Amino acid sequence: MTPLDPRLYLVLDPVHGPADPLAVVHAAVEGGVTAVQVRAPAATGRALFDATRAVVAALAGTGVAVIVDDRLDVALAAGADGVHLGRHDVPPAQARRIAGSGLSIGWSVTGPGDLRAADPAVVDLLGIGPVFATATKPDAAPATGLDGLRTLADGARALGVPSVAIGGIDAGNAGDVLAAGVDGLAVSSAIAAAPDPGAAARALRAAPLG
Ligand SMILES: Cc1ncc(COP(=O)(O)OP(=O)(O)O)c(N)n1
Ligand SMILES: Cc1ncsc1CCOP(=O)(O)O
Ligand SMILES: [Mg+2]
Repeated sequence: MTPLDPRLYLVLDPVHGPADPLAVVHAAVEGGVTAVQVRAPAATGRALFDATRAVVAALAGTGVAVIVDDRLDVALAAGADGVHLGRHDVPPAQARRIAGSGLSIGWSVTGPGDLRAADPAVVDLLGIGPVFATATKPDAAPATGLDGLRTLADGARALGVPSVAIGGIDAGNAGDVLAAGVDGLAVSSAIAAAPDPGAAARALRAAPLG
Protein backbone atom coordinates (compact mmCIF):
# COMPACT_ATOMS: atom_id res chain seq x y z
CA MET A 1 0.00 0.00 0.00
CA THR A 2 1.30 3.46 -0.90
CA PRO A 3 0.83 5.82 2.08
CA LEU A 4 -1.33 8.88 1.49
CA ASP A 5 0.74 12.07 1.39
CA PRO A 6 -1.93 14.76 1.97
CA ARG A 7 -0.09 17.88 0.75
CA LEU A 8 -1.97 18.22 -2.56
CA TYR A 9 -4.81 15.76 -3.01
CA LEU A 10 -6.54 15.72 -6.41
CA VAL A 11 -10.21 14.66 -6.42
CA LEU A 12 -11.06 13.56 -9.95
CA ASP A 13 -14.13 12.18 -11.74
CA PRO A 14 -12.63 10.00 -14.49
CA VAL A 15 -16.07 8.84 -15.67
CA HIS A 16 -17.96 12.12 -16.15
CA GLY A 17 -15.09 14.58 -15.81
CA PRO A 18 -12.29 15.60 -18.18
CA ALA A 19 -12.17 14.07 -21.67
CA ASP A 20 -8.76 12.49 -21.01
CA PRO A 21 -8.63 11.81 -17.27
CA LEU A 22 -5.33 9.92 -17.35
CA ALA A 23 -3.65 12.86 -19.09
CA VAL A 24 -4.94 15.08 -16.26
CA VAL A 25 -3.62 12.61 -13.68
CA HIS A 26 -0.16 12.48 -15.27
CA ALA A 27 0.09 16.26 -15.67
CA ALA A 28 -1.19 16.89 -12.14
CA VAL A 29 1.30 14.46 -10.59
CA GLU A 30 4.07 16.02 -12.66
CA GLY A 31 2.96 19.37 -11.22
CA GLY A 32 3.13 18.19 -7.62
CA VAL A 33 -0.09 16.35 -6.77
CA THR A 34 0.69 13.88 -3.97
CA ALA A 35 -2.53 11.79 -3.85
CA VAL A 36 -5.44 11.11 -6.20
CA GLN A 37 -9.04 10.33 -5.26
CA VAL A 38 -11.30 8.68 -7.82
CA ARG A 39 -14.71 10.24 -7.15
CA ALA A 40 -17.46 9.49 -9.66
CA PRO A 41 -20.78 9.96 -7.84
CA ALA A 42 -22.93 9.27 -10.92
CA ALA A 43 -21.01 6.23 -12.16
CA THR A 44 -22.00 2.60 -11.90
CA GLY A 45 -19.91 0.36 -9.66
CA ARG A 46 -18.37 -1.25 -12.74
CA ALA A 47 -17.45 2.08 -14.32
CA LEU A 48 -15.89 3.21 -11.04
CA PHE A 49 -13.95 -0.05 -10.80
CA ASP A 50 -12.64 0.20 -14.39
CA ALA A 51 -11.67 3.85 -13.92
CA THR A 52 -9.93 3.11 -10.62
CA ARG A 53 -7.97 0.23 -12.15
CA ALA A 54 -6.78 2.57 -14.88
CA VAL A 55 -5.64 5.23 -12.38
CA VAL A 56 -3.94 2.58 -10.19
CA ALA A 57 -2.06 1.29 -13.24
CA ALA A 58 -1.15 4.80 -14.36
CA LEU A 59 0.33 5.68 -10.95
CA ALA A 60 2.06 2.38 -10.17
CA GLY A 61 5.57 3.06 -8.90
CA THR A 62 5.10 6.82 -8.54
CA GLY A 63 4.52 6.86 -4.76
CA VAL A 64 1.20 8.63 -5.29
CA ALA A 65 -1.67 6.91 -3.43
CA VAL A 66 -4.99 6.21 -5.16
CA ILE A 67 -8.11 6.57 -3.03
CA VAL A 68 -11.72 5.66 -3.96
CA ASP A 69 -14.60 7.83 -2.78
CA ASP A 70 -17.45 6.08 -0.95
CA ARG A 71 -16.96 2.50 -2.14
CA LEU A 72 -14.92 0.16 0.06
CA ASP A 73 -15.76 -2.77 -2.23
CA VAL A 74 -14.40 -0.98 -5.30
CA ALA A 75 -11.28 0.20 -3.44
CA LEU A 76 -10.48 -3.38 -2.42
CA ALA A 77 -11.38 -4.95 -5.76
CA ALA A 78 -9.37 -2.44 -7.78
CA GLY A 79 -6.25 -2.58 -5.61
CA ALA A 80 -6.47 1.05 -4.49
CA ASP A 81 -4.54 2.39 -1.50
CA GLY A 82 -7.50 3.79 0.35
CA VAL A 83 -11.15 4.73 0.59
CA HIS A 84 -12.74 8.03 1.57
CA LEU A 85 -15.94 7.61 3.60
CA GLY A 86 -18.68 10.00 4.63
CA ARG A 87 -21.80 9.72 6.76
CA HIS A 88 -23.77 7.98 3.95
CA ASP A 89 -21.19 5.24 3.49
CA VAL A 90 -20.09 2.10 5.35
CA PRO A 91 -18.97 3.25 8.82
CA PRO A 92 -15.16 3.56 9.12
CA ALA A 93 -14.93 1.01 11.97
CA GLN A 94 -16.65 -1.66 9.83
CA ALA A 95 -14.49 -0.72 6.84
CA ARG A 96 -11.37 -1.12 9.00
CA ARG A 97 -12.57 -4.53 10.18
CA ILE A 98 -12.92 -5.68 6.58
CA ALA A 99 -9.86 -3.99 5.12
CA GLY A 100 -7.36 -4.48 7.95
CA SER A 101 -4.36 -2.20 8.12
CA GLY A 102 -3.66 -2.35 4.40
CA LEU A 103 -6.00 0.47 3.40
CA SER A 104 -5.96 4.17 4.21
CA ILE A 105 -9.37 5.32 5.49
CA GLY A 106 -10.48 8.92 5.14
CA TRP A 107 -13.49 10.51 6.87
CA SER A 108 -15.49 13.62 5.92
CA VAL A 109 -15.84 16.38 8.49
CA THR A 110 -18.47 19.03 7.78
CA GLY A 111 -18.88 20.18 11.38
CA PRO A 112 -18.22 19.33 15.04
CA GLY A 113 -20.50 16.24 14.99
CA ASP A 114 -18.39 14.54 12.32
CA LEU A 115 -15.28 15.36 14.30
CA ARG A 116 -16.75 13.77 17.45
CA ALA A 117 -17.56 10.68 15.38
CA ALA A 118 -13.96 10.34 14.17
CA ASP A 119 -12.05 7.56 15.90
CA PRO A 120 -8.31 8.24 15.66
CA ALA A 121 -7.66 4.51 16.06
CA VAL A 122 -9.62 3.92 12.84
CA VAL A 123 -9.30 6.88 10.47
CA ASP A 124 -6.08 8.04 8.83
CA LEU A 125 -7.19 11.35 7.32
CA LEU A 126 -9.95 13.90 7.83
CA GLY A 127 -11.36 15.82 4.85
CA ILE A 128 -12.73 19.09 6.24
CA GLY A 129 -15.19 21.12 4.19
CA PRO A 130 -16.57 22.50 2.12
CA VAL A 131 -14.54 25.52 3.09
CA PHE A 132 -15.99 27.69 0.30
CA ALA A 133 -18.89 27.40 -2.14
CA THR A 134 -18.34 24.72 -4.76
CA ALA A 135 -20.13 23.65 -7.93
CA THR A 136 -18.42 20.25 -7.85
CA LYS A 137 -20.65 18.92 -5.04
CA PRO A 138 -24.17 20.38 -5.31
CA ASP A 139 -25.31 18.53 -2.15
CA ALA A 140 -22.45 19.77 -0.01
CA ALA A 141 -23.01 20.97 3.56
CA PRO A 142 -22.84 24.73 4.23
CA ALA A 143 -19.37 26.21 3.78
CA THR A 144 -17.25 26.42 6.94
CA GLY A 145 -15.35 29.52 5.88
CA LEU A 146 -11.81 30.04 7.12
CA ASP A 147 -12.82 30.54 10.78
CA GLY A 148 -14.85 27.33 10.82
CA LEU A 149 -12.01 25.50 9.10
CA ARG A 150 -9.54 26.75 11.74
CA THR A 151 -11.73 25.39 14.55
CA LEU A 152 -12.15 22.01 12.87
CA ALA A 153 -8.44 21.80 11.97
CA ASP A 154 -7.61 22.48 15.64
CA GLY A 155 -9.93 19.60 16.55
CA ALA A 156 -8.24 17.31 14.04
CA ARG A 157 -4.84 18.17 15.49
CA ALA A 158 -6.12 17.48 19.02
CA LEU A 159 -7.25 14.05 17.81
CA GLY A 160 -3.85 13.44 16.25
CA VAL A 161 -5.31 12.78 12.79
CA PRO A 162 -3.92 14.57 9.69
CA SER A 163 -6.41 16.71 7.79
CA VAL A 164 -7.00 18.26 4.38
CA ALA A 165 -9.34 21.09 3.51
CA ILE A 166 -11.72 20.72 0.57
CA GLY A 167 -14.23 22.83 -1.36
CA GLY A 168 -13.64 25.87 -3.56
CA ILE A 169 -9.88 25.86 -3.08
CA ASP A 170 -7.68 27.46 -5.74
CA ALA A 171 -4.24 29.05 -5.97
CA GLY A 172 -5.70 32.38 -4.84
CA ASN A 173 -6.98 31.16 -1.47
CA ALA A 174 -4.62 28.19 -0.91
CA GLY A 175 -2.25 30.11 1.38
CA ASP A 176 -5.06 31.26 3.67
CA VAL A 177 -6.49 27.73 3.76
CA LEU A 178 -3.14 26.18 4.71
CA ALA A 179 -2.63 28.86 7.36
CA ALA A 180 -5.83 27.62 9.04
CA GLY A 181 -3.84 24.58 10.17
CA VAL A 182 -4.59 21.72 7.79
CA ASP A 183 -1.91 19.39 6.45
CA GLY A 184 -2.96 19.68 2.85
CA LEU A 185 -5.39 20.82 0.18
CA ALA A 186 -7.95 18.63 -1.58
CA VAL A 187 -8.82 20.12 -4.94
CA SER A 188 -11.00 19.13 -7.86
CA SER A 189 -12.01 21.81 -10.39
CA ALA A 190 -8.98 24.07 -9.85
CA ILE A 191 -6.86 21.29 -11.35
CA ALA A 192 -9.19 18.99 -13.30
CA ALA A 193 -10.97 21.82 -15.17
CA ALA A 194 -7.86 23.97 -15.67
CA PRO A 195 -6.56 24.46 -19.21
CA ASP A 196 -3.14 23.32 -17.94
CA PRO A 197 -3.60 20.92 -14.98
CA GLY A 198 0.15 20.64 -14.41
CA ALA A 199 0.57 24.41 -14.09
CA ALA A 200 -2.49 24.57 -11.83
CA ALA A 201 -0.97 21.95 -9.53
CA ARG A 202 2.37 23.80 -9.48
CA ALA A 203 0.61 27.06 -8.56
CA LEU A 204 -1.20 25.35 -5.68
CA ARG A 205 2.04 23.79 -4.39
CA ALA A 206 3.80 27.15 -4.61
CA ALA A 207 1.14 29.12 -2.74
CA PRO A 208 2.81 31.06 0.08
CA LEU A 209 1.29 30.58 3.55
CA GLY A 210 -1.38 33.27 4.03
C1 LIG B 1 -10.71 14.41 0.97
C2 LIG B 1 -12.20 14.46 0.91
N1 LIG B 1 -12.88 15.14 1.86
C3 LIG B 1 -14.21 15.19 1.81
C4 LIG B 1 -14.91 14.57 0.80
C5 LIG B 1 -16.42 14.60 0.76
O1 LIG B 1 -16.89 13.31 0.98
P1 LIG B 1 -18.48 13.04 1.20
O2 LIG B 1 -18.93 13.93 2.28
O3 LIG B 1 -18.62 11.58 1.44
O4 LIG B 1 -19.13 13.47 -0.13
P2 LIG B 1 -18.90 12.85 -1.56
O5 LIG B 1 -17.53 13.21 -2.00
O6 LIG B 1 -19.04 11.37 -1.44
O7 LIG B 1 -19.97 13.45 -2.43
C6 LIG B 1 -14.18 13.87 -0.16
N2 LIG B 1 -14.77 13.22 -1.17
N3 LIG B 1 -12.83 13.82 -0.09
C1 LIG C 1 -16.09 16.35 -2.89
C2 LIG C 1 -16.28 17.57 -2.09
N1 LIG C 1 -16.59 17.50 -0.77
C3 LIG C 1 -16.73 18.69 -0.19
S1 LIG C 1 -16.51 19.95 -1.29
C4 LIG C 1 -16.19 18.85 -2.56
C5 LIG C 1 -15.92 19.28 -3.96
C6 LIG C 1 -14.55 19.89 -4.14
O1 LIG C 1 -14.40 20.31 -5.46
P1 LIG C 1 -13.79 21.73 -5.86
O2 LIG C 1 -12.34 21.68 -5.51
O3 LIG C 1 -14.02 21.79 -7.35
O4 LIG C 1 -14.55 22.77 -5.11
MG1 LIG D 1 -18.25 10.21 -0.10
